[in-house]
Amino acid sequence: MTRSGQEYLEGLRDGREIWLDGERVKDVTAHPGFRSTAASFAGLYDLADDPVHHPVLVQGGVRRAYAVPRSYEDLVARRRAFRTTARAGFGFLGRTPDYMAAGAAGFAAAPAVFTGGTFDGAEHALAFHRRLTEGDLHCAFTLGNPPPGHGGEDLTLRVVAERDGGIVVRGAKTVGTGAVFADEILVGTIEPLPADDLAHALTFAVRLDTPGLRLISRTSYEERSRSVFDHPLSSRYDENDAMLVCEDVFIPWERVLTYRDPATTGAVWWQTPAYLNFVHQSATRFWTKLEFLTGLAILITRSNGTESLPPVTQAVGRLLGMVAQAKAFVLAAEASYEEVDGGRGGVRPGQEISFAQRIMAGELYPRAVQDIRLLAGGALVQLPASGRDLLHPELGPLVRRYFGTTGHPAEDRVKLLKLAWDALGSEFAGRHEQYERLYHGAPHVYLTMQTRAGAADDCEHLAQACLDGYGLGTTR
Ligand SMILES: Cc1cc2nc3c(=O)[nH]c(=O)nc-3n(C[C@H](O)[C@H](O)[C@H](O)COP(=O)(O)OP(=O)(O)OC[C@H]3O[C@@H](n4cnc5c(N)ncnc54)[C@H](O)[C@@H]3O)c2cc1C
Repeated sequence: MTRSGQEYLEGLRDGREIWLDGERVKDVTAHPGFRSTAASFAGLYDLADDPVHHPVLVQGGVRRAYAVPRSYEDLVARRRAFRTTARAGFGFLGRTPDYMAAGAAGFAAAPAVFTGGTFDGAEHALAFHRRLTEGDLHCAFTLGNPPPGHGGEDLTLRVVAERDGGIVVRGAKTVGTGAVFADEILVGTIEPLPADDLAHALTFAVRLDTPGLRLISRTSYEERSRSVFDHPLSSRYDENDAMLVCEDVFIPWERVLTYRDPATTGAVWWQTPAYLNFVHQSATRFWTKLEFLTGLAILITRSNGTESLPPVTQAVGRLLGMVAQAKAFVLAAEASYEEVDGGRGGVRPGQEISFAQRIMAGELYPRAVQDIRLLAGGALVQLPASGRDLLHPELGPLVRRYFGTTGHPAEDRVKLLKLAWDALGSEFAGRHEQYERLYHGAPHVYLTMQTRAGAADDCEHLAQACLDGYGLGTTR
């Protein structure tokens, strides 16, 4: 069963403890810092009832993103579902429900990975996937750790006690993108842990209304936005990032997926297809976002009257080349699919290409933003303070006269440039650049990983073959 947007919103009204700007938020669906974005997430749920999107998003009564792909065709079908969702937020909603849906499907494809030496979480991992699928739930995740606190205090979430029926955890995890809009959070650790670090080595899924669990939200760009006209993206697609703080939170055993086992806690990301499934969703969204930004660039150059200048057409050509690169990574990861667990766990997108996508996207995004800002020029900032200027009886006619260009009335042009500034230059835009560069992990981590996932041996052998083909005495 898929949920409606209304059912999803009702689920968020569960008494969860969210803090924003010195205030405890009573209801994320009504608070000015969150309500429009909550409505955007609800809109994603409603897409499943749209007769055009239903066959793309839903299969056998459940959302396709939760399904374990069994073939190349399944991967393609899942990507089409990801695309539909990504387009609804123009690529600016990164943590849509399909993200963790695909991750959970990765767990379900290889549950044996959860069977560690001291704890067997295989059934719990399968139950987690079942619960998300059957409830059509939205699950965020926090895998990062805060730096040590004052005097080196360990602030990272850890187990502090075992009780009848479960464990008690205390500490913080970062960065909970979309967590305030989720039904559950999956808490784990993706970076390698020392073999003797048992307290931090755990993975569990927790409901947002669990006593003692708090989310401390960053600034809400939605709340700061003036109107949809002035801030069309940040007013509606501010997915939020929050720190998860748990003060003696009880987690029942059935929600614990790994426990006091550093090797298994890391393995669930790398030895199941969970992480590669994440990349499949995010690479599809990235491609969509670049399409959107490139579309903006084309419209801006037309509105500025620069579209036929050779350097401008070449710059647009470079952007279109970036879109094609982003698309190529998705298609190539699908085409290089690999079997999971000898085919028993279906298939996953190819690892080498998926890992490389993280390098490409992190480097391409800031370049694309910079190129489009240059194309837009000063027009991007030389804008009336708000749409109210256009509506003012005295000022409106002046603004309409001085801010329009041939074929581009002031209202259309201001609207376009305000959208562009929100996407490329606002605080919301700055957060997006940080997101695209880091949400996959820090460069020193994924670049090192590529040395193992990449074709290092093939590259080396080819160079060596050339060297082996001649010597001091070789004449041709
Ligand atoms: C907008 C945004 C949203 C995010 N959403 C999520 C989310 O929903 N869930 C989640 O789990 N995580 C999320 N992340 C976290 C993300 O995965 C981490 O930011 C990333 O893994 C880097 O970890 P860190 O922030 O702890 O950086 P740090 O480890 O503190 O590193 C910061 C920088 O220091 C340098 N550095 C640190 N250590 C080394 C080293 N050993 N060698 C070389 N250089 C080093 C690098 O320049 C690195 O970029 C998000 C991040 C951002 C920015």
